[in-house]
Formats: sequence, C-alpha cells, structure tokens
Amino acid sequence: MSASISLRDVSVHFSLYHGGSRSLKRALLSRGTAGRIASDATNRIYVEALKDLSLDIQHGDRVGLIGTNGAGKTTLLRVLAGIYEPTIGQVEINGRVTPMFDIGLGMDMDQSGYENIILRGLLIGLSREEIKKHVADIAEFTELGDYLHMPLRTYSAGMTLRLTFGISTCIAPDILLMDEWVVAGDSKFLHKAQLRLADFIHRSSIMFLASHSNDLIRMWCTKALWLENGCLRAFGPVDSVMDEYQAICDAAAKEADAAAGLPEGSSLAASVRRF
Ligand SMILES: Nc1ncnc2c1ncn2[C@@H]1O[C@H](COP(=O)(O)OP(=O)(O)OP(=O)(O)O)[C@@H](O)[C@H]1O
Repeated sequence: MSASISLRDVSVHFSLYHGGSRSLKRALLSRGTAGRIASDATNRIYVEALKDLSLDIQHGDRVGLIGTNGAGKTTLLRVLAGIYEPTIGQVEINGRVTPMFDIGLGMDMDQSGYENIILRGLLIGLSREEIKKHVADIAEFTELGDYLHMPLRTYSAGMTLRLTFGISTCIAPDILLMDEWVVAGDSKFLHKAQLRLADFIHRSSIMFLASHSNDLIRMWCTKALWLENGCLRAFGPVDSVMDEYQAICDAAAKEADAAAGLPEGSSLAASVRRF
C-alpha cells in the first residue's frame, strides 16, 4: 500500500476564554497576535493555530515544516499524529503514523524500561507480538543493560532518550513525524543514533520534519511547507521554498539590525535567521 495524506480546509482552534472578563478579551483582541486571536458569536475567544489548510502529500515526500515561533508546525504534527482533532475540515491518512516529537508520550515513569518498550510500542501502532520480536534489538541499541529492569524515573534524560529513540526506530515507518531534536544533536549517542535514523528515514514512505534550521531542512527534505500564522504560505520543492524563506529571514534580520543600530551580519541578525 502506498502512503498518502490529504488535508482539506483544516483549522485548529484552541479556546482561551468564554464570556467572562471583558477587559481581558478586549486586550487580547486588540493585540490581535497577527490576526490569530478571534472570538465567535457565543463570546468564545480562541487562537487559530491552523487555518484553512489543504494539502496532498504523496509516497516518497520528505517534507520540511518551516515558519517562525507559533506558526503552527507542532500543531500540524499533532493533527497528523491524531493527538488533535481538527476543529474544522477533514484529514485522511493512509499508512501507519510514527510520531517522534513528544519524547515522553506513551511512557510511564513508574514502569521499567522493558514495560515501557511495550507501552510505547503499542502507542506507535505495534501489536504485543510484534513488540516482542523487537525487544532484544531495542535493548542492544540502548546499551542500558540492567537499567531496563528499573523504573523510568531512575533514568537520566539521556537514558530516556536512548530508550524512546530505540523503540521508535525499530520498525519501518509508513509516515514519520519528527521534530528537530531528533536529528540535531551531536553527542556520542546521537552520532550512533544518526546512523540508525538515516536508515529509518530511508525506509519511511513519508516524512515530516519541523525545524528552525534551514540546513537541516535542506539536508533531510525534498519539499518544504512554510506556515505563517497558521496559514499555508508556500509548499513545493525544498530549494525554491527555502530560497524564498531565507530571503525573507535575511530581510527581517537586516531590518532588525538597522533598527537596533547594529552592523549587518551581527548576532541579532543571526538569531532572526535561526527563528
Ligand atoms: N494548547 C494550546 N492552547 C492554546 N494555544 C495554543 C496551544 N498550543 C498551541 N497554541 C497556539 O497555537 C499557535 C501555534 O503553536 P505551535 O506550537 O503549533 O507553533 P510552532 O510553529 O510549533 O512554534 P515553535 O516553533 O515555537 O515551536 C501559537 O499561537 C500557540 O500559542
């Protein structure tokens, strides 16, 4: 079966307040957050995290999600993972979705590493029989040894990462959803993880990677999807979308430098480029 994703007029709203404080409501609406905060006929105030998004993603697409802070990247990943239901619109997904962005999702701090392998395995759509076949491989990859018998609350953050990563990458994914932390690290473990990840991504049919790093997007993706204030600003071949995006980021950086009286190419410019 070939994997595919179709989104039709998808919007996601997060309710903020209902009725109540008029002054707070007025303050929020007047700020507007670039038009993101709205209210409906029943006085409900909400954020439009995604707005009228329509998309068709085909087998083989490796999609980089770009946009400034709050653009809607994580919300879109969560919609694709089935964590959020769209408030409006339809999502159709063919293929098994493997989310790799909420590291703690599906993990129980009071259960052992081995028990968590089963819990998270079930979360990523495996049956108990399938999970059992992968336990030895996951245990070997994590190098956690006897710690796998200990409760997760006794693990360091790095040990938890090894476990989560080992479990999530044990199967060939149809649709892989990632945040940049998965590919951006440079510790000894992450170097080892990158080899496994490269193979994992290669075996996936569709991949989404949300990142603020233009280099990572160009390295891993074939297409880029640019979100702006929850709306689709551009979607197409990675180089053409990234060139346009980078030009906008560079212009914003220049403007910020000029406003701050800094020379071009300063650290302020660099930080605007990153975000
Ligand atoms: N649970 C929530 N409740 C209320 N508002 C939310 C919630 N989650 C996200 N938002 C709002 O939705 C918008 C999109 O957020 P989202 O986290 O998807 O952005 P993002 O592009 O992933 O940002 P970043 O790059 O900073 O991680 C933001 O305005 C954010 O404040």
